[in-house]
Amino acid sequence: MSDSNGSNAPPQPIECRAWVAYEPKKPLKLETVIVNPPQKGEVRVKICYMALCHTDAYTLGGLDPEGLFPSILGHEASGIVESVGEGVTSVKPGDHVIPCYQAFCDACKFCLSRKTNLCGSVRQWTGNGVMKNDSQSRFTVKETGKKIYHFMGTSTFAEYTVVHEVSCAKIREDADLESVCLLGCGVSTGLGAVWNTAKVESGATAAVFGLGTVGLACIEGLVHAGAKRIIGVDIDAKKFEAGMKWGCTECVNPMDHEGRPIQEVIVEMTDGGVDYSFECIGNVEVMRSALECCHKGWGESIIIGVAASGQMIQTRPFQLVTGRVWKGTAFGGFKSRVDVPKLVDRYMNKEIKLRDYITHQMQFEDLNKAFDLLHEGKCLRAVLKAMPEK
Ligand SMILES: NC(=O)c1ccc[n+]([C@@H]2O[C@H](COP(=O)([O-])OP(=O)(O)OC[C@H]3O[C@@H](n4cnc5c(N)ncnc54)[C@H](O)[C@@H]3O)[C@@H](O)[C@H]2O)c1
Ligand SMILES: N[C@@H](CCC(=O)N[C@@H](CSCO)C(=O)NCC(=O)O)C(=O)O
Ligand SMILES: [Zn+2]
Ligand SMILES: [Zn+2]
Repeated sequence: MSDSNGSNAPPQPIECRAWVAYEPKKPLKLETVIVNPPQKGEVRVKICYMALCHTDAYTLGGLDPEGLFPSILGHEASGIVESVGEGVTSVKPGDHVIPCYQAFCDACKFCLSRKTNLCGSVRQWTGNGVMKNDSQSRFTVKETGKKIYHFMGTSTFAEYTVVHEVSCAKIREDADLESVCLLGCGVSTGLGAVWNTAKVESGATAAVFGLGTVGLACIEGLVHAGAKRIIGVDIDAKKFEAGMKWGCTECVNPMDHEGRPIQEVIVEMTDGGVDYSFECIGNVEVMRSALECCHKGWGESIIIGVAASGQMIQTRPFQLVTGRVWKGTAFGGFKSRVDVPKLVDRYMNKEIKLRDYITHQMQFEDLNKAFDLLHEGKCLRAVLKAMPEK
């Protein structure tokens, strides 16, 4: 056990600020919390930058069957290791890291399979808002002594958080932490949906439903893959400018077609349908459209959006019988601790963009304003500065 001062004395509880979600649909409350030291297999991270993903808003909106309250939300961030618990070997105090909600242990049957990036090592505990070692939270509100649940194994809306070592990707220190925080979720997910899940080939046609950060990252991935036609779909025409800038060949608004299902419109535009489609919204009706706009015989539709509790997808089985494929992706199929550092390298080599997704730079205190911007459809990614790097 050691901390960022190089001391071998055991890490002590830290008092810091964190945003607590006490109830669904209510603004977060800024609290002073006690963050307990990392235990065996855990890492305490100083959060330097944090961004909001639509999934944070979804859980705060009470739509997540796994949503627990009170909790500290947030899963897209970057930071510096403050201290580590017993047995931690892959990171040390001072290392730059990206917390990863999708863990990678390199030992469970999922991690050993080339077919998936899901990891089974800590998922049961992260889903219950606690740490694996003692099934407890490391967060307590100073004033009330109330225990606060973790969220997605990351809880990055805090100045300090505790994550499992398997959820902590070490990255190079010359990468700017403000940009690379986006690799903790949205941008990686869109790129990986195209590269890993769909494995889009050069010359393919595609439709991307939802032109937020995840949809735009799909478009970026499609451009890299050499897709020849990329149709952006959004009900907010203001999103088309970004869609075209990122590489769409055209954009369509489902509201502009006199009630005709958008899948019919796309099938007509593309002589039978697209080779690949991506649903980046979380709307089960749109998931159906995204499947049904795919070409008979080979079209594949990838579900990325997270739908509300109780929602179900439907289509005629005939759509699948006739060769369309429905898939989903979590974190774009990337094996987090292995692949996130490589994505950082690709950003540093200017192969992928990150800064263009940052529409708002804000302060830690502005989190509720950032949620408002997200709900109003006014931002791609708002990135908030949490703690200074030095
Ligand atoms: N599977 C994963 O690993 C993963 C990772 C990150 C995000 N997500 C999910 O992906 C989705 C997108 O995330 P985001 O951060 O880009 O969200 P976002 O809110 O920024 O973007 C959503 C876009 O969809 C558009 N839209 C809404 N309803 C529509 C409709 N009926 N038809 C067409 N367009 C519509 C909105 O105008 C907006 O541009 C969310 O559901 C999020 O929870 C999943
Ligand atoms: N908890 C929800 C599902 C939420 C969900 O699907 N999360 C995505 C990541 S969204 C990131 O913005 C995911 O990767 N899920 C896989 C996993 O959580 O292991 C529910 O219970 O329906
Ligand atoms: Zn996310
Ligand atoms: Zn694993």
